[in-house]
Amino acid sequence: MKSKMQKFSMVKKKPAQVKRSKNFKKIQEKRHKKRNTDDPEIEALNARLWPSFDQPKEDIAPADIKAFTDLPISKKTLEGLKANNFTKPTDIQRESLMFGLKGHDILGAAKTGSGKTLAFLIPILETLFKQRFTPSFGMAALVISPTRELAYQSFDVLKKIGKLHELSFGLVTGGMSLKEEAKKMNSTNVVICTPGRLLQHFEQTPNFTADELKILVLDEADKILHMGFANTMNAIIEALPRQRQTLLFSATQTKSVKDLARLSLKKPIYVSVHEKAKETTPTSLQQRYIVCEMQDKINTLWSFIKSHKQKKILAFLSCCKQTRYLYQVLKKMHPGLTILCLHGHMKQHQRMEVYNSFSRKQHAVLLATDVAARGLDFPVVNWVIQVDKPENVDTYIHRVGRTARYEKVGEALLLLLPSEEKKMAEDLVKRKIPIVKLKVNKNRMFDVTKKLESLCAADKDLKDNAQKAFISVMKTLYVLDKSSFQSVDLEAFAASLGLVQAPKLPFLEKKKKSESSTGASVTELTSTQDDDESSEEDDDDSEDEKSSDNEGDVKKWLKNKKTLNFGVNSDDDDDDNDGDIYNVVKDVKPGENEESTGDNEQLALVEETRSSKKKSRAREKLKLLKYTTRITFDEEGNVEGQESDDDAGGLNIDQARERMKERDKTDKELQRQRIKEQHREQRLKLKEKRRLAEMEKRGQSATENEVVLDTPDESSPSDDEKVTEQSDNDHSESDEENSDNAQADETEDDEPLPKKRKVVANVSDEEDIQDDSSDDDEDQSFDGDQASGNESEIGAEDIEQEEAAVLALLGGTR
Ligand SMILES: Nc1ncnc2c1ncn2[C@@H]1O[C@H](COP(=O)(O)OP(=O)(O)OP(=O)(O)O)[C@@H](O)[C@H]1O
Repeated sequence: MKSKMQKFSMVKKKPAQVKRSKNFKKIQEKRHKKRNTDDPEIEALNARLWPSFDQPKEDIAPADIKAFTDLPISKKTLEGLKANNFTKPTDIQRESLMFGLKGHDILGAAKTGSGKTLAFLIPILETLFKQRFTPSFGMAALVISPTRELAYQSFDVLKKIGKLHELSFGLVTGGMSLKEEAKKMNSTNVVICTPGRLLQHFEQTPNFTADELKILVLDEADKILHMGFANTMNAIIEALPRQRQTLLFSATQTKSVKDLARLSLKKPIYVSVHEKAKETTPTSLQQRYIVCEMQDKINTLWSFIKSHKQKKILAFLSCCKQTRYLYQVLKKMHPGLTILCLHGHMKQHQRMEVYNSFSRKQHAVLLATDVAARGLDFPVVNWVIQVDKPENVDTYIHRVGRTARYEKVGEALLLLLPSEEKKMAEDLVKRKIPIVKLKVNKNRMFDVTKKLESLCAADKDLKDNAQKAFISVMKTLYVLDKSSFQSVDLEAFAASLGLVQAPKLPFLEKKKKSESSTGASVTELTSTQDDDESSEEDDDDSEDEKSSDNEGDVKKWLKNKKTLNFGVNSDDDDDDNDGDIYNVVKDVKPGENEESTGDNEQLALVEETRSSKKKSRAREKLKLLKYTTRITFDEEGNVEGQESDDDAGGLNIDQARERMKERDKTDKELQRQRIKEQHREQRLKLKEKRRLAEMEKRGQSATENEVVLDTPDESSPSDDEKVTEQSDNDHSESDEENSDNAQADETEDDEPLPKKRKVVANVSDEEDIQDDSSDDDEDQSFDGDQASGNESEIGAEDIEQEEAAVLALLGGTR
């Protein structure tokens, strides 16, 4: 079954209709007159870019561009760059800037964290400066980003480096009311936006046109041109003038002719600085994977976090509900560092707060969906851990790219189910991604299952969220990889989430039902997006990925698949080397032979010193006393000691389990009653049908009796409802799942729903922002505990200031 979102995106969007006022032409003419004055600096810059026929001059070679000052860039931009410590260009900047400044269309590809943002922002500033744009001219450059956070980030950089120009910049992501934004749209020179919101302005903001547009930039171009954004982008492109410069940048650039045709690129120049590099990912990034059953993932994540308390960690999960649930429980278990979460069901202001908070923190864990996978430049992330496999290698590259950015080192850990290992490892090798397999030392793993069980037993909402997480994770897996789905031990996975038994999977029930009613398998679940941002439905491995297929490497890699005991540098300065939980098993660097670097050396990924354990035991006892009476956790306390294998957080687990079973029993009883009721209604309907048929046979009018009985559509539960009621959850479950679908669909990081927005926009300014979630408990995703976490580096004042700054930024123009 397709999500609402996808159904919507199937409908071809009309080109945006631009609203113009009567005196629009006059305004345009006035603007043009203003620009016809000479400026010696501009003339000199142009002369360096386009030497005259009588004084021919070679372009400056990229290798000779040692500093930004070697390029024909205006004083204002150079000063803006210098003020932000940008003096020497990076490779992609060196290779692409001359083309960008000359007005060429560019397809730019370079590794994550290599400085692509400046490679498109500098040409924007320069073009607008040289053409003497001022705010009254309106939009002259457009940067389209796939997520709000990324748009915000680029906007921030633009403001900093473009500070001295007399240009206006605007962030248009749905973060404020449409009306407020609309007031500023016509006096904004550079618009940085998400696709949905931009389309909405084209359709609804009077006089907002792209007639003056000189540059279009698609940041993360491959993402924007594909899947959920496709129709919105087509509508936007229709509204743009064909005479423009187009810049496309991504670490996984598209070369698809179809994409390029849509954009009407003119002789685009392909600038790929790392195409010939040995590795696709940054060389300063160490990548590892472990094979892990579904039911062991939470324990692994917890063990990892507990042994990396002095690190900044970004953990990727497959769906919002799982992210939310893990955030809620991990926070309650006090790992000893701040836990944050970021996903598409959060309200806009929460997302920005989390973004800023994680940017500022030195040590924290951010649990996130793929909304954080692309482009975000959080300072000094030490680890990226992918708890769930990414849907393809491109997503893998972007996720791990959140660490090891611009001259920094970083580490990445990928958790794979046994059924996922072979294909994923092969795919990574094909794409020149070096990764090392690690073996889990199970003796050193912490088991938090009982703790989770006790938390769920004590809090019905938490239990409900655990059930939703279970269903959501399984649905995602089902859509992405059916064989892995089948290999999951459902009961064990449910238990690992703290559930006494595995909830039913409504999507499977629906599928079975439709199969049995039609006699064939007609209902294919095509969406993983029950609750997430991404709406990608096809395997988006790009063409360059296919062409880089290297069977030789794969075979060599497979041959190397044997256990080794060689070392990799110990990752953590804060980790001791006794009692590791992971050992290196193999090195799968493509094309390289394994190389032993010493016996018995082990990788200290996760560890805990014995002394610290001893110290914490006394504290633990004290806490256990507390927990036996009430399930609350000491906000300030360091609870290092709690994670001993048999620790249940001080609760009487047997009692808790009994309570949970009792509750389940009541739930079931309710369900049974509902099902009974349904059956009764169905019998009645059947009877009525037969009666009507009988009457028709006898020549009586069927309509005579219609008023007596409700029509089936109105009175009986829909298929959806029936399935829900047979599930282990209460009746609201399915409704919520469905409404969650709708919420996911509404996020602007995804295919937007302008129709719906139109309505929302008219309602109220505030509602306009909060299009993401109706889950009130989502508000918890940024609560006091987060903002002033155990090691909070920012005070409340800082947060307030930051918030004010964010709001000011969202305000747009300056
Ligand atoms: N010339 C430069 N000198 C110093 N630092 C730079 C320079 N260019 C970019 N950086 C820094 O490098 C980091 C990465 O830059 P940026 O975010 O533009 O990378 P990216 O290539 O767009 O990454 P991704 O593919 O993940 O989006 C940023 O922190 C940025 O400030």
